[in-house]
Amino acid sequence: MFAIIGYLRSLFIQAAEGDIGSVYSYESIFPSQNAVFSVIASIAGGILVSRVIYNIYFSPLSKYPGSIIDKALEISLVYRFISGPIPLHFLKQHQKYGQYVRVGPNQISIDNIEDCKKILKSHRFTKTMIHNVRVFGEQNTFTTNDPEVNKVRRRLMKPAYTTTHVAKMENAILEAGPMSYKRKIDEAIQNSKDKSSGGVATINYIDWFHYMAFDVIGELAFGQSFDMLQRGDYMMLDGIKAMSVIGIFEIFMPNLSKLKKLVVPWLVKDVDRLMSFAKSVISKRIEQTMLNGGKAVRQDTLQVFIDAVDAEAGKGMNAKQATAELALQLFAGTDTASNTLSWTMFLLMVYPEVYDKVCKEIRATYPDRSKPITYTDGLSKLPYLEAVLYESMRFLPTTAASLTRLVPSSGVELSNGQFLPGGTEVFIPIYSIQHNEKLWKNHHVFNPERFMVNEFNSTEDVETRKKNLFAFSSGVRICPGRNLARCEMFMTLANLLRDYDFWLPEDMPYGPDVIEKKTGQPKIIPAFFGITYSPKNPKKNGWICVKHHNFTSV
Ligand code: HEM
Repeated sequence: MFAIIGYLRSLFIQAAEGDIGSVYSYESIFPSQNAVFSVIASIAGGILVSRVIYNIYFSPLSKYPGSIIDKALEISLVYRFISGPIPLHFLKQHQKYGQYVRVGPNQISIDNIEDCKKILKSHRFTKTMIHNVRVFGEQNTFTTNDPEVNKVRRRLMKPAYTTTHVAKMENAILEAGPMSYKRKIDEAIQNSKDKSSGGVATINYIDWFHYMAFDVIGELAFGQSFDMLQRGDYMMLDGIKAMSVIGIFEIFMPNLSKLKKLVVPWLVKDVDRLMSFAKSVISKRIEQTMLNGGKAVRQDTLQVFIDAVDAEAGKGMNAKQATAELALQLFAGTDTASNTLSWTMFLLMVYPEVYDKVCKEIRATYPDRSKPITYTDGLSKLPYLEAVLYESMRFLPTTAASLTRLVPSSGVELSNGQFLPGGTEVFIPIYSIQHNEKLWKNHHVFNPERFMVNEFNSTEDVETRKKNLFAFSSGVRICPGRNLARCEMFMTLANLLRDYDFWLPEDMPYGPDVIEKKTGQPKIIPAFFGITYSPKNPKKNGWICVKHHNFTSV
């Protein structure tokens, strides 16, 4: 119909332009180039308009509320992703439209704990968005949407993530993490021109947490610290940045990704360099193990991967797959932990009452600063520190993005009785869930007391709240590295907060008294949302003053 209208329109334009006498001429029977273009444009326009009308009024999802533009066009969702932090957009949408919001023609965002748990609990709801991303040359545990591949890989790597294994690695984490961070602070204080109060240094804590997280993963998964914290930088960052860009490219333009060598050759080169480094690390360790009579030279994550490669044919990973999994460790285990540490430190700076309370708890429990605080010993003795970490991961989850899943062909019934047909893409909006006022009273306030058992909260309340956090996801694809991340973050904060005093520099546009009008709460560094949700512009916003804590004053 639209094509016919387009053709008639082209004839009309010719006539209106004075060509009326030639209606039966050659040009009118074989339309000009202009007219052919007009016909094509009309067909395309027709298809688009009918699709928009279908999406808004006739789709099985049309009963779900949402903005008209999001319901109508897929491109709107892409625009939301690139135009600003999408977690905040989803929060606003849920506050306006309720628990179930149509955020795209085929996408429903669900801010309902029970439904989200039900969806994440089953492999029947496969991953979307990042499926087929082969940025590491192979699919890996994180990107695969094949439940069988995921189950096998998780089983093979499980020994690297258990509490027992993490406890064994505690000293290595401590040394590559907080102890190294402390050495770096001490050096900065020693070199500082400000000699007041025994020396004051101004450091970029965000960059340093970032480097430290790489060193920890280097120590565990690559058998050596990358020494990024001490060096201040490392070429490996280029590889990781290149992986992020290519990853996004592969998500949104999977068909064009084959052309990446032509379009972004320098990024492909950076990724290749990182992959050959990972490959060489694996072959070196295999060689060392063989020289050691087949016995493990070191019980770390890398060794678990090597053993998985050695597993019986058909059950283990081949070297290419193990390399991809190793590279994934860098990707999944660095930015996530370092951003969480950065947000936590920042929050402590703008909520001084929380900072004082947590420092008091740590210093009173561990007054001997010559002994490092470990996770195995500290976890049960420092409940407020644990609560601070939980609340920070609720308030500013670095994985604020929505997890996405595909509804299986049988569809799913939601807890409100409504039905989602098979093929619908479901969004689990972590940030919105963790800022849902019905679940988290005064959600806009950073308040670790939510996770403390006291006269207001029973043990059961606190346990339920912990289970209602989605920062590490939930269900069958819950983050397997969570024990490791918790151990690293806990030990870092415990040791730094005990041994030093921190405060924001005076010229920083943030502080306990810099209040956001809308919330009445301290202003937060704007977030940058790439793969993770991180404090924007660390080169400008990442500064903090530090000095040795004077223990005689406590
Ligand atoms: C604070 C730190 C961390 C946070 C907040 C975090 C969060 C998450 C989340 C939300 C997922 C699910 C993603 C999805 O379903 O799309 C995930 C998956 C994953 N994480 Fe973490 N993570 C952290 C640290 C780590 C560490 C240290 C490692 C390992 C060294 C790790 C390894 C993984 C892997 C392999 C997956 C894929 C699991 C699967 O799909 O089956 N993570 N993480």
